[in-house]
Amino acid sequence: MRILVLGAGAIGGYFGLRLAEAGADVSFLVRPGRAAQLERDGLVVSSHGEERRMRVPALLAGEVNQPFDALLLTCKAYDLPTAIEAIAPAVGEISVVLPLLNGLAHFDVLDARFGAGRVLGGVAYIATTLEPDGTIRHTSPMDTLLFGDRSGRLTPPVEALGEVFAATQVTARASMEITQDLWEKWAMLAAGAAITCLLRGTIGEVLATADGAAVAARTIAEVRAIAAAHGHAPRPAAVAQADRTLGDPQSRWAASMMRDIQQGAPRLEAEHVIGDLIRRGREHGLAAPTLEAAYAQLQVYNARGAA
Ligand SMILES: NC(=O)C1=CN([C@@H]2O[C@H](COP(=O)(O)OP(=O)(O)OC[C@H]3O[C@@H](n4cnc5c(N)ncnc54)[C@H](OP(=O)(O)O)[C@@H]3O)[C@@H](O)[C@H]2O)C=CC1
Ligand SMILES: CC(C)(CO)C(=O)C(=O)O
Repeated sequence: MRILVLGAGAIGGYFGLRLAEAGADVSFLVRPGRAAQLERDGLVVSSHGEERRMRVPALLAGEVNQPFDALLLTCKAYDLPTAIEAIAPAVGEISVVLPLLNGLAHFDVLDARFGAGRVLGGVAYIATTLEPDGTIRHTSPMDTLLFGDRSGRLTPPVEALGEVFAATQVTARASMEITQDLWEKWAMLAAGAAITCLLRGTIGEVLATADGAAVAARTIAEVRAIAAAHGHAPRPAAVAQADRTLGDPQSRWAASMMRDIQQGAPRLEAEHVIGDLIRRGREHGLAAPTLEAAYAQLQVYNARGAA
């Protein structure tokens, strides 16, 4: 199976390197700055004290002239339009596109461009950061990847991807309920991002304040009500997992969007992760005042970055 990873950033570089070290046929589609870093230093992942460095094939947009079997889409949501144009020449009759972005808004755009049958669902439970020097730092204990056909069927491309990932050290699993998985991840992430970005701290720091626990509880309730209204209330295991992550007073965790703020990222996925959820709530007449406050604050951040 020939795999093309769009972006050699935090998650694309991490999962792509794991594929490459397992002997998979994997290439990266990158922009000139990242291409120069890869040419100079190779692809570098630092995971729990262990550094892995590999030379990997890297292409620039315009250099793709044949289809790949699977396209892993790992850009940030705000880069989706250029990323879609870049991968388009690599999408052929039998190709599948596996987006690993948080949220769900990208499916409308991808389905319209490539056809819904070609676009798989993908969920990554991992914490990785692309450092300015090009190193990808993996900081979470987990590196879980779920993928599946959104029809709920176990299709040949999904089986093939399962075989490729089975040879890696990634905790990867084909899912027959990928849309539910996507909603559960989004619900957890959106609540965590709204709480930690709005209150500018880790979960532990938030819960140590006078009203932090109450704000967190309201945020979680708003998110879960929206997911439920769309027929995707988180299942008990997902609720328990999210409650552990978002309710631990000792936690030093913050959502990756908060890590982006701390790194001074020029843009955040505010619209994709929070704004889209608020809009889906409104479709069902649900108010989400805490999410709105977080979203407004993130829009101010984005506007300053753009200025
Ligand atoms: N980081 C994490 O721990 C997790 C992230 N996610 C989600 O995964 C997605 C990706 O996040 P993350 O990996 O952190 O982001 P990064 O910014 O680290 O990586 C994205 C990469 O995509 C590249 N890219 C963007 N547009 C193009 C393009 N047109 N052509 C080629 N390359 C392109 C960027 O290139 P360049 O370097 O040139 O800008 C960048 O290296 C987001 O939706 C995020 O929410 C999900 C789970 C965990
Ligand atoms: C998996 C999780 C919640 C890890 O931090 C994430 O996706 C994020 O923060 O963006």
